[in-house]
Amino acid sequence: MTTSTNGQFDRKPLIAGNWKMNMDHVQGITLLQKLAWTLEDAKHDFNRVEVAVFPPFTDLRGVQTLVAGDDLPVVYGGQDLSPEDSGAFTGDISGAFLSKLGARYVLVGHSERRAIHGETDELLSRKVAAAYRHSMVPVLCVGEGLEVRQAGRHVEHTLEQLRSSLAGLDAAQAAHLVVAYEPVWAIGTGEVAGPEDAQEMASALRAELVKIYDADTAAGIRLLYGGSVKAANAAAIMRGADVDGLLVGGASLDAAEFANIIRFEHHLVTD
Ligand SMILES: O=C(CO)COP(=O)(O)O
Repeated sequence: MTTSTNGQFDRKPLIAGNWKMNMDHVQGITLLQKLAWTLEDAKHDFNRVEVAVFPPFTDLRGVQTLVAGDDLPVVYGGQDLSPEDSGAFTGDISGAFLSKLGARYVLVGHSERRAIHGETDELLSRKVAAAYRHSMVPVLCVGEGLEVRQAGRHVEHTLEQLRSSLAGLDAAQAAHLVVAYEPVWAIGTGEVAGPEDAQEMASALRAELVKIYDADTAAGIRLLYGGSVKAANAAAIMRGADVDGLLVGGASLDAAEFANIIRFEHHLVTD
């Protein structure tokens, strides 16, 4: 992520916490309150670095109430959504419901959805469309597993996921898109793809977005990295010219650690 001489980023960085299936609605409120206090104490500039959380569905109403009641400058989203709007889809959550709860973002195609629930790129392209239909910004997750990485096919594999999941999306919609690169072998394992791996993929994704759309559209799309991000490695990863943010799992469950990741600009690189 390059900054120009006036200290501005090319794109506004987005630091997002994916709580996964952690934090019930009571714990979730406590965590978010602690995070807000910590950032407030540190005088975090939310206009400079955007902060988002992705709590479980059952937490969202409480999160909405807290954010609105305390006027917190934090945004939030769902961890998944149905490709359908309503009907006989037991257990699924409509984008309309998320949107009504004030969700700005929604994760689409997280590797755990792809691996555990067998979600395909074809399904994900319908979920991306559903997100836009309900005025939310999809955070489309892409990334390769260990075997693909070892075979040296990670770029090709990830770009194919990108192309397939964006099928049918026009440039006007894509202009607001967020794409998160999460190499599956680096998720929850402590294995971090190096800052140069994050930048390599971000740059390949941006070049592909230029091909699919155009240079202006691609220049506005934010590209995040996710996988074992901690306060100690956040600043180094964010140095990549095409890396515009971080999607954080485990470390987002600790308010102090997550606040330090959000404040990556103020922390010395230790790795
Ligand atoms: O999957 C992730 C975020 O969506 C990454 O999880 P970890 O940060 O726990 O590795």
